Amino acid sequence: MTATATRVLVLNSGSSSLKYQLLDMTDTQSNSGSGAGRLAVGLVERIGEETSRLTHTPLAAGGDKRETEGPIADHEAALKAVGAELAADGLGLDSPELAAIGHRVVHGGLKFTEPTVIDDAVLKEIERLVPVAPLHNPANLTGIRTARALRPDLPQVAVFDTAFHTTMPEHAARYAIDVATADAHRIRRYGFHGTSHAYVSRKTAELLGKDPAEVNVIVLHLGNGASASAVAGGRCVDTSMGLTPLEGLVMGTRSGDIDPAVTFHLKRVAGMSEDEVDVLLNKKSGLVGLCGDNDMREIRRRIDEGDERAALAFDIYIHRLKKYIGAYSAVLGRVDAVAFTAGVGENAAPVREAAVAGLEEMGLAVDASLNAVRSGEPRLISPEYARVAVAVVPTDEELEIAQQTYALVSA
Ligand SMILES: Nc1ncnc2c1ncn2[C@@H]1O[C@H](COP(=O)(O)OP(=O)(O)O)[C@@H](O)[C@H]1O
Ligand SMILES: CC(=O)OP(=O)(O)O
Ligand SMILES: [Mg+2]
Repeated sequence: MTATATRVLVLNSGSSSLKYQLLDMTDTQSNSGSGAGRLAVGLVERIGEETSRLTHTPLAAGGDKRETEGPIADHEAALKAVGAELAADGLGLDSPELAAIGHRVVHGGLKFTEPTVIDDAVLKEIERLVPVAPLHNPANLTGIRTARALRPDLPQVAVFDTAFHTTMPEHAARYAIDVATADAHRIRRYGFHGTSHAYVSRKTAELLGKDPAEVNVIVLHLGNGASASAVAGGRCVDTSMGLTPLEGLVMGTRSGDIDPAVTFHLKRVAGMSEDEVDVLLNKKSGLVGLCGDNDMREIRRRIDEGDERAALAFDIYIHRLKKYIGAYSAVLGRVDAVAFTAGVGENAAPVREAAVAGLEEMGLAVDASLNAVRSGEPRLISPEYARVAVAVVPTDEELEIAQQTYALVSA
């Protein structure tokens, strides 16, 4: 790495999307506090469909948001299109200022507890884990392979969703199944969204003016995928996702917790194949399965129009969320804060209000006017008298990945 190479490109590849940011890790001007300046941000949506859309904002060039619509076949094509957008602003992937490319990798198993420079052996291990993150690891792999082919000279760093959860105690990480079988097949609870849970729990402590080591936080990461975690003194002690990102909360398209016997029943009685059950639980369940929509904005709009299916889907979503708040309060013993984050958590005031409603005896309450404030900043939404702080803390997985990547390659 040369002394002038201070930029990191972060790629967050989802099953049908690619989020990216180009950051300058030494620019303290444009992004106060974080020590990194955003040069460009963007998103490719609906990859693999006819109606793909690339939204690119070249912040460094002071440019406006640009939107391009049209089919983008796969993650390789998506990354090449992103490269072309960056190049149009003089920020191309061939830039000597680029120090590294940081990749979000969803499943790292037990091997990867730290950010890791990617070589052939690391790629192989990420590939081995595809069966336990079938929606995510393949997209992550395509992102890595394409980026490597474009810049073989650059360090490519993997930052794993599972890493933050490796501190979970055995009694939280193990399923109550036969130990020999579990060990032979590495079946245990790994947890995901760890980069977000780590970042948000730290930011929540900051918001309270306390050292993370002193604070117990329940983090509710509610995006399309959703998970809760119990963080005690900066360490994860429990989280709602398990062997795969299917367990736990009700999500946009995933069922979350379910009696495993439902899967036997679907196969034996409903005659479904293994793959059909997989698709049902991962892609046709959760909010979309319950009411046909997975976007919380649309669900709220339908509820406002009196739609009963949407209202029931919302109630099921909230009921599960409440159960996890209760469970993690018990796990932590003392809760200092509950932090809402990701697309739903940051934007959907009715979700925050409903999740906390009726929990006054547990010290939890939301102030209606504070909850209605729209802001990109971390903020408290609980009334002064409440024993537990309730907060909205925007996540920033890309910044966290960039910082971990840069720390590794500039060490
Ligand atoms: N203004 C909003 N009000 C309510 N929900 C929102 C709003 N904006 C986004 N969302 C929700 O956030 C979800 C996307 O969250 P995000 O964290 O970006 O998910 P992912 O990273 O899994 O793609 C959308 O599906 C939608 O349900
Ligand atoms: C792990 C996971 O569910 O990620 P996402 O929310 O990006 O789908
Ligand atoms: Mg996400």
